[in-house]
Amino acid sequence: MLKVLTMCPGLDEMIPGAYLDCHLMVTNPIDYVEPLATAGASGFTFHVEVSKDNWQELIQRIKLGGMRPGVALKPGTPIEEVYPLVEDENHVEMVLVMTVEPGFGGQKFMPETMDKVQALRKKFPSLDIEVDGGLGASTIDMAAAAGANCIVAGSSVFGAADPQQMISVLRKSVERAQQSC
Ligand SMILES: O=C(CO)[C@@H](O)[C@H](O)COP(=O)(O)O
Repeated sequence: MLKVLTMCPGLDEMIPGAYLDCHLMVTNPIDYVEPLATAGASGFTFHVEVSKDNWQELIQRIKLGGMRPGVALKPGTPIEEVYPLVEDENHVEMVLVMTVEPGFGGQKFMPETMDKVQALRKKFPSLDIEVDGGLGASTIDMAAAAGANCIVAGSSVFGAADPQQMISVLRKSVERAQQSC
């Protein structure tokens, strides 16, 4: 059980122009919509597994808070569970396919999650599809080829001798994959 919560009001002013992509691995995401809007979050991503009964209200509140709604799913959750949230009139704007079990950085990328990215890309050609967990030089091509276009990378960037160069490797892989479709 994780119990780590940090809110930093005014973060958007401290890093002007940065897109603050907030992924909430919490049981009651609705409780954090207002605090994150106040803190200056740009995107608010909640988990489908805990939002089966209130995702429509959540999306509405996130948008009213001036943030971009996204939905995340764990490795064991079927991709079909997010389809209604992408197809709804008031829909999410990003799907985050977790490529490790949510919890901690430094875990091993799960290649079997790529089937979900592929299915999503085939069904929604212009959707933002994010992947998170174990992304680095040896795994990025798999994710990019499957159709991911937003990459969350922790260890590979922060552990690199040259973080900027690692970001460039990740970015170029996604650009190459996009050009070849
Ligand atoms: O926090 C999580 C998963 O909950 C991590 O997936 C990080 O978001 C990325 O870390 P690396 O896997 O890149 O070290």
